[in-house]
Parts: sequence; C-alpha cells; structure tokens
Amino acid sequence: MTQDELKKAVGWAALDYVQPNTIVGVGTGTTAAHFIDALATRKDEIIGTVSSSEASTERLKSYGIPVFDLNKIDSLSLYIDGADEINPALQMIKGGGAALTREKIIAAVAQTFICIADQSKQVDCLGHFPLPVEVIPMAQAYVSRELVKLGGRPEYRKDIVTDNGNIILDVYDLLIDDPDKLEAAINALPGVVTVGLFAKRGADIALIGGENGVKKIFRAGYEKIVATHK
Ligand SMILES: O=C[C@H](O)[C@H](O)[C@H](O)COP(=O)(O)O
Repeated sequence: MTQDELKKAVGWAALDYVQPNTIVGVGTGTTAAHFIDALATRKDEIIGTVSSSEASTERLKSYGIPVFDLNKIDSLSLYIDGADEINPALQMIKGGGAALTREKIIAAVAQTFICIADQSKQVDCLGHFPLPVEVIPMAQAYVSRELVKLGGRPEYRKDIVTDNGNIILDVYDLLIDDPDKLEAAINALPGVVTVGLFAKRGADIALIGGENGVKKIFRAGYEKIVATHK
C-alpha cells in the first residue's frame, strides 16, 4: 500500500468514533483531509465541526458540513488530527502544515484526541522531524538565538504565513529526551506563539495505518472508548 492509502485507511477508521448529534474537532493535513472525506458521508448525523485551519474549513464547507466558531462551543468531545511524529507515550510533533497553534487550542478543549497516522510517523524518540515553532515576525531573530541555546538549528520556513499571520521556524538537530520540559521551555520564550510539540497534551488514542491494517494504541484509561459506529 502507498503512504496515502495508509492515511486514507486511518482517516476512514476514525469515522467509527464519531457519535451522532455531536460537534467534531477536525485537524489539518493530508490524513485529516481523508477524515473529512469520510465525515462527509455522515454529515447529516452530526451537528457540525470546529476546524483547525482555513484549509480544513474550506474542505468541510465544500461538503456542506457546518463549521462553528470555537468560542461558541462549551465543550468538545472529540478531536481527530494527524501528526508528523508520534512516540509510544502518544506525544507528538505537529505543524508540518503550519496549523500547530489552532490544532493545539482545539486539542486542549477536546475531551478525547484521536491521532490518525500512517506507520512512518511512529518513532521511539521525537525529533527526527524538524520541530515547527510559530513565532511573531518581530521575534524571529531573538527566538532563533534562544533555540540555538536550547541545542537546535532553527530554519525560517520560506513563503509561509500561518493562518494567524505569523512565521514558522523549523528546528533541526534537537534530541528531545524530555518532551514536556522542552515544550515548556520553548513556549516560555517571548515571541513564541506555540511550539509544535504536543507533550503535555498528547493524543489519547492513536490509529496507526500499516500493511496489516489499522493498529489502535490507547493512553491508559482510554481503552473504554470504543468505535461504536459501523
Ligand atoms: O500543521 C499540520 C498538522 O500538524 C498535520 O496534522 C501534520 O503535519 C501531519 O500532516 P499529514 O497528515 O499531511 O502528514
């Protein structure tokens, strides 16, 4: 199977976790796009969605799926999104598509975060994928110097302005042996909007697509959440 076929398999597998009469949090990227395609087949059962990017909002709306303002939502039971890397503790690097900040906000609101990814995203230790950091433009040089002090090699991502009007620094050569500590350290730098390290709030369930089908990995306590729709 191609990587895109594996992404499609997990995007459609996630559909079984969607409950009728709920609002669904929708992520960004090529894997999340497959989930949106799947969700469109059940659009009349759900109330609507909240979206983590303009790109996903556009795709959702192209199917006639309502997209709500997160500020109008009291609670969110489910968020489904991809990842660039995921470790055995279900901590992730995200932001390859520059949507990390809105993704992190929705992940924080959601009761359950299901990560959908093909098997190439599974790693023992995070950091092979360059770590995206969303930065306010005037802080680019300062934040870059601080990221070097933290052991990384930041590179400005050319031709990208985030949905929030900011820039992305991709940080290479980081050995992320303590994801919680690094997430807190980078988020504390003035000028940083968000780091794409999802350590404190990782995924609760991972659906990993491989040659032998979709493997499910649960954070302790989340095994009780089962796919109910068939
Ligand atoms: O900013 C983008 C997101 O974090 C994506 O979920 C991540 O980059 C994975 O994307 P894809 O599903 O295209 O591999």
